[in-house]
Amino acid sequence: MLAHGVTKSLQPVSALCIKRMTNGIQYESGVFGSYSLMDLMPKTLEGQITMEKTPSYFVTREAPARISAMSRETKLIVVVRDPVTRAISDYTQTLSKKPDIPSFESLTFKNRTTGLIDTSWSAIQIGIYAKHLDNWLQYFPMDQILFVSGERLISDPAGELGRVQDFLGLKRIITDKHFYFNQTKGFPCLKKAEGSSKPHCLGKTKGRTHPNINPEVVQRLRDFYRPFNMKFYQMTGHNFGWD
Ligand SMILES: Nc1ncnc2c1ncn2[C@@H]1O[C@H](COP(=O)(O)OS(=O)(=O)O)[C@@H](OP(=O)(O)O)[C@H]1O
Repeated sequence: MLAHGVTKSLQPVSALCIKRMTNGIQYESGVFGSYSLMDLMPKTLEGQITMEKTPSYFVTREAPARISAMSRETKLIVVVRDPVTRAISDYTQTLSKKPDIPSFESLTFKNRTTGLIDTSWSAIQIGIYAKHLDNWLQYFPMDQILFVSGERLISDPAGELGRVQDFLGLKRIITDKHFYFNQTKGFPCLKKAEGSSKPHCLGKTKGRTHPNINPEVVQRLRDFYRPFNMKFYQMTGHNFGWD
C-alpha cells in the first residue's frame, strides 16, 4: 500500500508496544510506562491512512472493544484462508522453530479413537472464523470489515488488492502490472520493490512447504470446520469456496 504514498506504517517500537497491548489497552511496563493505543499511533495528516498489522487481533477477545474505544471509524481488514490449510500452515511455522513438537495428527485430537478434535489447540481454534467474527460484530458493523481471501491473494493478487483499495477509498493504482508469477518461489511477487527497480518476493518464512498430513485427519478437520465455514459465509455474504 506504500505505492499510494498516502499510507503510513507504525514505527517498529510502537508496533511492538501495540502488539503487546493485546493483553491490556493500558499497556504497562517499567520501560515504556502506560499508554493507550491512540498514544502509540503516529500523527496522521489529512490524506494519510495509518495502518497497523497484528494478526492476533482477530482472535483476541478484548481487541474489538479496545479498538472501538480508540476509534469507532476504524476499518478492519482480515486475511482468511481455508482453516484446514491455515492450521497446517500454523503447525509448519511452529515446527520450523521447535522441531521436537508432537505430530500434527496427535495435536489435532483430544481422543484419536473417538475423533474428538482439540478445539483448545490454537492452530484449530483460530480457524473458527464465525466465532471470532461474532465478537467483532458486537462493536463494528459488517461494512467496516473487509475479509480478503488468502487463496485469491495468491491466484489473483491484483484483484484482491483492488478490493482492498476500494474498501479504503483509494484509487486502484495497484494492478496486474505490478505482479509477476515467480516459478521458483511458486507465488506472485512484485516486479519492483518499493524504492527499488528490482523484483521482490516475500521472504523464506512465507510459502513454506507443508508436511504431508494423513488424509483421514484432513477429512475429519474438513467435516469439523464445515458448519463454521457455512456460518461465516452467511455472516460475510461471501462464499470463500473452502468446501
Ligand atoms: N505472494 C506470496 N508469497 C508468499 N506467500 C504468500 C503470498 N501470498 C500469500 N502467501 C501466503 O502467506 C502465508 C504466510 O502468511 P502469514 O499469514 O503466516 O503471515 S503473517 O506472518 O501472519 O503476517 C503463506 O503461508 P504458508 O504457505 O503456509 O507459508 C503463503 O501461503
